[in-house]
Amino acid sequence: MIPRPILTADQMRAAEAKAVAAGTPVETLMERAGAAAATAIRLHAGTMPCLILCGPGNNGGDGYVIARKLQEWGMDVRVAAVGEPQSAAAASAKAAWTGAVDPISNAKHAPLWIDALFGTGLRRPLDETIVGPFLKLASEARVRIAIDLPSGVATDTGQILSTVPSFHLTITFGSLKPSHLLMPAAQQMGRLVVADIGVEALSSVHEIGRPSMDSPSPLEHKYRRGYAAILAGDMPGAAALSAAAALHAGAGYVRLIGEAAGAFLPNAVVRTPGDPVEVLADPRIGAVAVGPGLGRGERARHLLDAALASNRPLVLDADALSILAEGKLSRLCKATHRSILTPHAGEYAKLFPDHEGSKLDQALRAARETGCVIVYKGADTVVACPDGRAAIAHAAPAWLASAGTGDVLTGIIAALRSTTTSPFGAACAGVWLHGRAAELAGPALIADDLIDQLPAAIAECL
Ligand SMILES: NC(=O)C1=CN([C@@H]2O[C@H](COP(=O)(O)OP(=O)(O)OC[C@H]3O[C@@H](n4cnc5c(N)ncnc54)[C@H](O)[C@@H]3O)[C@@H](O)[C@H]2O)[C@@H](O)CC1
Ligand SMILES: [K+]
Repeated sequence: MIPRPILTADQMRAAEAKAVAAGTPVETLMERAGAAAATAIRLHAGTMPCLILCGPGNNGGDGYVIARKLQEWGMDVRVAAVGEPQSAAAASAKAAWTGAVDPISNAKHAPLWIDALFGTGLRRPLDETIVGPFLKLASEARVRIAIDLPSGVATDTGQILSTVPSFHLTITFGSLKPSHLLMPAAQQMGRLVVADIGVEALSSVHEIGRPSMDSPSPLEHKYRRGYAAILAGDMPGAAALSAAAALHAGAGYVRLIGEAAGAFLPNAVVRTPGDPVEVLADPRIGAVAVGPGLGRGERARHLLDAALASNRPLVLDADALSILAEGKLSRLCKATHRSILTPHAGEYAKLFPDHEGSKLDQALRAARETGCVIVYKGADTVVACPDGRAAIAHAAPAWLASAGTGDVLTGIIAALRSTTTSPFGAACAGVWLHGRAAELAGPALIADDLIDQLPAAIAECL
């Protein structure tokens, strides 16, 4: 699957301007957007009576086109508006709508409710006079569909500027926008449809889609299939989860270095008690994971130092991040291989206390500053690379918020990193496999269940 691009409001406007400069008038783009949305609405919701709320900008213009299309198809359509059209394209879309237009304060509810008030041009929270009827009409509808974005959502940051109801479907144009995937806005979107309107959407930011993976060739041997070393510290159960996950994520050889909780460890994991320095000198090691259950004492620091000195590709998580946050982050910039850092929000705040802005902007900044691939975890995990590429995951099941699931992700990414020269690709693929394993594991999952589901998740990628 080719991951779809994500464009900010400004980037989308620039792409639209380019299409217009190349000879496609805005009116044509709006006509395409409205027609595509009308088709998606009918496919999703059928032909029930509908109310379309139209705003003053081109999002409202799309709404008038949708109204005309649905009416042409015989549907019972009503339109209510906030203000008069402010652009020529929206004005001509309104002029082509032959039905009545009520003020929003007078609008009568309908079972199908379509929000074409504001899209990428929203500048501030909706006025109180609009929010009241907007939410009331939403609550009275059976199906709620947003055009481009739910009104009240900031396009680029995932912020909700004023109260937004939850939608069943969001139909966007040309490309995804950051808020379709960034929380908290993302959870209001419902299903996402991206309609092609003939605007070329190019971006260095993409959604995280299903990766394409290869079965091992008959000529491979276990070391070439990926040799991942996991360092175990004070809480060996966490490192054991990483090690088992690395094996089930396809590594050919996994060595757990340090004392480990044997009871829950697959026999296939090679256990090496004692000091890691000598073992890590093995040039066959493709990736070293350190952090899960590491602790923060003297031994933990020694293990982390050994990992940093090993000059192997690193995956750094949990306690390793907390130790690095004590002013040691610059050590990573000197590493031969690009390291992967996997902080959750708490660890991120310790590592980068002065970062502000959207999660996407922050992760990109962290990647630039450290020279590392950043996996900024959460319901809306963002992966960012120092070269400016980034990717955002679709919301993973909230059941993932439980002990040990991060340790599993670290092991998966270490396994994938051990066979590739692309830490960014390994991180994105790892995040996808982790989320998919959670879906397959179902409600009330525990971290160990994810490991059991990894082979099935991988099977979908072959
Ligand atoms: N990007 C593209 O290629 C295309 C975009 N189209 C549509 O155009 C939309 C963007 O159009 P616009 O830039 O006109 O933006 P919007 O339609 O989102 O709204 C902008 C208008 O709303 C006003 N406004 C902003 N925030 C407000 C608030 N809180 N309360 C009251 N008024 C407010 C602004 O002053 C402006 O008049 C997209 O979301 C999409 O739906 C489509 O028409 C087709 C092509
Ligand atoms: K909208």
